[in-house]
Amino acid sequence: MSIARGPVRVHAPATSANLGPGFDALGLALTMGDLVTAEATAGGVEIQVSGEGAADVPRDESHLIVRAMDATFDLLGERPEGLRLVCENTIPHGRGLGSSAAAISAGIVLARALVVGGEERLDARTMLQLATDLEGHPDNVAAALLGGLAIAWIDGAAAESLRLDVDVPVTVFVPGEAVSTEKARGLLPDVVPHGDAAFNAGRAALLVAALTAAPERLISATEDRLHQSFRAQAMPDSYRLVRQLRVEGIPAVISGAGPTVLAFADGIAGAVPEGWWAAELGVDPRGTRLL
Ligand SMILES: Nc1ncnc2c1ncn2[C@@H]1O[C@H](COP(=O)(O)OP(=O)(O)O)[C@@H](O)[C@H]1O
Ligand SMILES: N[C@@H](CCOP(=O)(O)O)C(=O)O
Repeated sequence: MSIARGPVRVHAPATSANLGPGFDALGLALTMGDLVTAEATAGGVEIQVSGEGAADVPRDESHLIVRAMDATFDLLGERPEGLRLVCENTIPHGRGLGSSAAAISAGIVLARALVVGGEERLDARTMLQLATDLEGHPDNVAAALLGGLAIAWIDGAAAESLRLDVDVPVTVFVPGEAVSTEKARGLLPDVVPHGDAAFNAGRAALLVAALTAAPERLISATEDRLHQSFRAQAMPDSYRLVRQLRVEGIPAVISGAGPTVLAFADGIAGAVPEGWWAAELGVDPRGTRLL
């Protein structure tokens, strides 16, 4: 085995996890994404970043894409002396649109492409495991890696996923302020009532049917009792917008750990609150891909 010099370049999509009732279990890849180019060098780590996060992300080995690449090189037993990365970011950070999942997926796919023979040795399942170990939950990374709608679960310690094709209009309403996923996860209770768990089990099953075959069920299918209300205190305006849209009959949820609001509808982006931005998106069917 050896290292290819590159450059290699990937597109990694934004994702929306949970989709209401599918906490840590459902993820949808979206038609917005980051471009990352990587090249093997003679030594050191050099990182250029433009767009989202450019003012904040580190430029050393602690950069999330470099961490994901390092973990992948470890697994493959081969690594370049040095690395040059060019990151063109459009996914906003800490908004619930899977920026960290995209960074991790991009890093894994780039590192696999730089190791000669890496593509034969690192299959989709191993990449999902690696990505889940880094992200901490499988829903966004499954969708980011494979595209489409991901149903993801943990079997023992093993991350698993099933990919489905869906075609549904999506509008995202993105607030100016970030809320980290770590903080939003810290607001969740350790234990929930049996009735609430049963409520979500039925809605999550219905949501898969609604997204694939019965869109008229989306309003019931996007109800949730496991995470959104607990997180409302950290994102009251987002929670209010979700309720307002739902009263109008529009299936709306908190995207991922928030604070972005996702609605399964188009033609509503004009209703954006002041200081927020909105975008009409579709579903990315391809996932993280080499260009
Ligand atoms: N493209 C990227 N490059 C480097 N670090 C990133 C990138 N995307 C995300 N991160 C890291 O992940 C953090 C955001 O992750 P998280 O709180 O899970 O929010 P999100 O919902 O956007 O995934 C950022 O603050 C940054 O530390
Ligand atoms: N299931 C996770 C999803 C987090 O998604 P992100 O896009 O906010 O990182 C959760 O709800 O914590």
